[in-house]
Amino acid sequence: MAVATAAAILAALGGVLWLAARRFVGSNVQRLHQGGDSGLMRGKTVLITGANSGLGRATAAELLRLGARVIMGCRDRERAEEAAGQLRREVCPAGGPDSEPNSGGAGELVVKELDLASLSSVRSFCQEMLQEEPRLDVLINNAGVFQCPYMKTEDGFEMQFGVNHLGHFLLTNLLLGLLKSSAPSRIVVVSSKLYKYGDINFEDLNSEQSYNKSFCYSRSKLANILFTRELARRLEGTNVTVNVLHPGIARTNLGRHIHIPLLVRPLFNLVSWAFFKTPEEGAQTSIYLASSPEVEGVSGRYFGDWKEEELLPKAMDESVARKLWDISEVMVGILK
Ligand SMILES: NC(=O)C1=CN([C@@H]2O[C@H](COP(=O)(O)OP(=O)(O)OC[C@H]3O[C@@H](n4cnc5c(N)ncnc54)[C@H](OP(=O)(O)O)[C@@H]3O)[C@@H](O)[C@H]2O)C=CC1
Ligand SMILES: CC1=C(/C=C/C(C)=C/C=C/C(C)=C/C=O)C(C)(C)CCC1
Repeated sequence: MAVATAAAILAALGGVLWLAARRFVGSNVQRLHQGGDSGLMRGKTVLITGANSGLGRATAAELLRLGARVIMGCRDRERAEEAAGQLRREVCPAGGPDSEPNSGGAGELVVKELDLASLSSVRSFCQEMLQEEPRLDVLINNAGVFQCPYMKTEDGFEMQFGVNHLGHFLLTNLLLGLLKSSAPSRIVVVSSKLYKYGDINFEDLNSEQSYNKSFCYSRSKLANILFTRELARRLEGTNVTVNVLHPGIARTNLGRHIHIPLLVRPLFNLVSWAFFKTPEEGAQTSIYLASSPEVEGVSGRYFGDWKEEELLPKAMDESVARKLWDISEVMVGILK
């Protein structure tokens, strides 16, 4: 009995050590900017949606470090101010909690309220942006909802399609003038490899006939890609580029709607800790597309781990992309 218990303890310890080794030694994702590029983004204004958590927060930290003025577009001011305070302390540890992190060459952080599940919030946010910001060099459409139960946005859209696609669609359209007048400028769209399991079923975009949370997430991420490709076509010759990426699987708050029984939660935590990317690793392709001189002038492409990747034909279908654009214009009320 004692031997069996000892063997079980040893096996468990061995497993934990193996996972830890894999986490610390096995990570093959390097950081794009290893400290030599500070100031690369100085003078540039970057807007990141959903910057208080996960990949958005990690993207904000790095672009702040590189000298950018980072606007955090977040739905909850309290959560956003808390994240901003932490970021200021992380990026400029010498400064006090209320100081701006500019002493070490870092940029500045600004919090603005933006709820992508409300078209009126998107409109007021953009009005404030146009009044207060003389330029916008990079827009990062990062915020997202993953596999939530059936819910509707303030305007009656299915939540995942409404936030991940339509909210960002309106936001981008209302900020296009500012992006054009700040050119060369960039738009970065955070999608997911899971787009592969989605389809744009134009007959039921609000999933009123049937709702499958995985399918709806995938559809919203396919919409992100079709939107990027159609926008790239419309922006030809303007010096405003738009590219889309998948970050890989990263350990963030995205899985908040996945129900895991309390007893097995530690196991899931361990597995995600061992095998998922950290938010910093997951953010590297967003940072790359937002800041690297390598992608200057590149538009309409799909990236993962800093490299261009191929898309399935359904994500390159120009007629579906145009139809989605036209319907989205009607849904958000910007049809001229
Ligand atoms: N993590 C991963 O493995 C993967 C992530 N992605 C994509 O990466 C992006 C970032 O997600 P990630 O960092 O992982 O997840 P998090 O849940 O950590 O971050 C999502 C962010 O989006 C914000 N958000 C959600 N709803 C709204 C809304 N209505 N208005 C404004 N902001 C909103 C959240 O705000 P709040 O904190 O207030 O809820 C949060 O700041 C998403 O687009 C996601 O689809 C793609 C593939 C894999
Ligand atoms: C991190 C984490 C979880 C898992 C999250 C997952 C699995 C997210 C997957 C996101 C994907 C694949 C998005 C693609 O676009 C749990 C198990 C909920 C709880 C423990 C912490």
